[in-house]
Amino acid sequence: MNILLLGYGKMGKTIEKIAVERGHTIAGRIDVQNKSDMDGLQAGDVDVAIEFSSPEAAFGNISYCLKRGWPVVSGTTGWLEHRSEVEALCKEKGGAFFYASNYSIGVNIFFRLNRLLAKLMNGQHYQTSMTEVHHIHKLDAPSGTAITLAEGVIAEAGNLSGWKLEPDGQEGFLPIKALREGEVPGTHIVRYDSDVDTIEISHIAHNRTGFALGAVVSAEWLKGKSGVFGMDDLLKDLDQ
Ligand SMILES: NC(=O)C1=CN([C@@H]2O[C@H](COP(=O)(O)OP(=O)(O)OC[C@H]3O[C@@H](n4cnc5c(N)ncnc54)[C@H](OP(=O)(O)O)[C@@H]3O)[C@@H](O)[C@H]2O)C=CC1
Ligand SMILES: O=C(O)C1=N[C@H](C(=O)O)C[C@H](O)C1
Repeated sequence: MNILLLGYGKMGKTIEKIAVERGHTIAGRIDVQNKSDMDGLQAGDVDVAIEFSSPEAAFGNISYCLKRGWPVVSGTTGWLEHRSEVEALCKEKGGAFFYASNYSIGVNIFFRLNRLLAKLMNGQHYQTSMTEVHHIHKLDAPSGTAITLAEGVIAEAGNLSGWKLEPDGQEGFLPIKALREGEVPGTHIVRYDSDVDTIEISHIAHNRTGFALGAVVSAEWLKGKSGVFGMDDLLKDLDQ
């Protein structure tokens, strides 16, 4: 496939390495400086765009791809207030859009474990809290992954009205602590505390390879499809 890399930072470069190893070619590497290069690409030059840019840029980038008729896989976090607009545009154009807050298979297993544990803990006397740790360059907080985990807990818990980023805690809301330390690729912890014990589950990424491989596999899977998709759609197919 010809893959357009929209965003050529830490993730764009890791995705390029894996895409080339899997036999794909790179149709373009776009960052802030050379955005206008996209206008010079013809429809047939791009089989799929993989978009890992910034919270401010994602909505414009994804919309541009859908208008050009390019299927797009996005992993950018911190822009989801525009998600319904993107999904509507995708449907209007008959295009293809794939989104995940986290493309690693390990994290997607962790999402399922998180929901299962939250279900078991429903009605038990524990205080639930979450912590995410990322590198100091990260622009958004809490992480997209932490928001997905929080949504999973809230859906199963029954007694939580939403989540709040610490220190703005509020009774009845799941507190999320976002720490920024060195070059940490991504750590997520969900914790249940009582007077007598603590139950904790965590996912610790050792590098960005899992995220990047998941994005490339998603791009391969998306080719030839139209609609709005996420990791559950991909994993359902892979499980069979
Ligand atoms: N879903 C997932 O599995 C994962 C998601 N992410 C998310 O992906 C995003 C990118 O992460 P990361 O690669 O670490 O970030 P980086 O800051 O390393 O890279 C971002 C890249 O996007 C470019 N960019 C910024 N604005 C635009 C624009 N308007 N058009 C095109 N390119 C632009 C930057 O260009 P320049 O350098 O010129 O500023 C840079 O090359 C983040 O939102 C992060 O949270 C990260 C890992 C996994
Ligand atoms: O910015 C990052 O680095 C990461 N962002 C994603 C997120 O916000 O959840 C995924 C991963 O944790 C790395």
